[in-house]
Amino acid sequence: MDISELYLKIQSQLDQQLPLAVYKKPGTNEVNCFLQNDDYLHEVSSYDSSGFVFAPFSNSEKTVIIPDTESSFFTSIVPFTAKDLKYVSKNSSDVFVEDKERKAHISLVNSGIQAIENSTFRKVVLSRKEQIPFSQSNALEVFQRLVDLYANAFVYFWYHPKIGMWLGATPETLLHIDGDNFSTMSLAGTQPYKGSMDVSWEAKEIEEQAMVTEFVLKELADNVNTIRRSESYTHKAGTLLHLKTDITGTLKSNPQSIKNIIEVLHPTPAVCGLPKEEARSFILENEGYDRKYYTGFLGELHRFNDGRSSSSLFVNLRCMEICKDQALLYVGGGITKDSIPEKEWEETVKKTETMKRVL
Ligand SMILES: C=C(O[C@@H]1C=C(C(=O)O)C=C[C@H]1O)C(=O)O
Repeated sequence: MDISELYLKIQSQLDQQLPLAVYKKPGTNEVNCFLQNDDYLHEVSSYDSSGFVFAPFSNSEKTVIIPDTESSFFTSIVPFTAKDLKYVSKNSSDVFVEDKERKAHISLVNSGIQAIENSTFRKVVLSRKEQIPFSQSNALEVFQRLVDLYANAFVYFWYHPKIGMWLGATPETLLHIDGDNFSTMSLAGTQPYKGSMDVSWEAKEIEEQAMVTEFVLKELADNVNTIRRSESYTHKAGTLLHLKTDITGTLKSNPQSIKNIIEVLHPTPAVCGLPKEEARSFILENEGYDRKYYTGFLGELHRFNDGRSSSSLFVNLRCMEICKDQALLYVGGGITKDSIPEKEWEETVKKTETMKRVL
């Protein structure tokens, strides 16, 4: 199907207020979409169906699926634009953000550092949300701009009339499964891209990323036959750089394993902390707002008749919730004993740029 025809179908789905998930996987130029036939809210618990899953950070919200049996699936090719985002020398101080938000985030980071010093946990990912005036009717255009700008990201537009509207361009894979083969990644540590990939990383970033790798390797051990990890390397995500390690292997053959693996991995210390439960409690008690689907996960789930699965799930980062007349941008960063609160604030401001560029 022609891409303009696909966008017309999506617009008509939106006009009828029916659920949809439109997405482009990293490094491809294929836009896929599920358009649900009615507005029923399908929840997932066992991951034994097929469709597009949208899951929250914590169980305060519902895990929703647009089932393939209840929807039409379309795909189309967009021309490769190969736009490489140039370094824009914009100081974060140029971006207007309320001083109140800055103070609140710095105070949150300070309490995170304090809890680490008291040995409550080793790492916690602390976040905030920022409001930008925006008209919901422009959401599909924003998706098209995200597709144009972020070739290496998982770019998506998700809508359910009973839940809301979300858009994002995430650099982070939660889990790919194809039969017995799986892959995931450990992604953490952030610095602005200034035109070169040849950068050095400080001990704080090396340590916080190593914690994620260590967690993934340890937690997956019981579910895998083999597991391998790459060296960590610098990965570009829009105007930011992260440290990344690829983790691949084979799963033990067990039809239930996708559920086990999701439960083991989500939320990883890349978006929650280490140890997981202590960090999660701190986040829920201290962040002072509901993350909803930010730092949850989303993507395709295919379950075959023989119980085997193939799925591509991504962590919901660099995302925003679209309300009637505003966009809510969600951003955070990993806190360790070496964090400097002012720098952590700046990092969240830089992360908002991924979205601000397309609004
Ligand atoms: C939490 C976010 O990103 C995560 C945290 C990172 C960090 O602490 O450096 C880097 C990449 C992501 O794993 C976010 O983008 O909101």
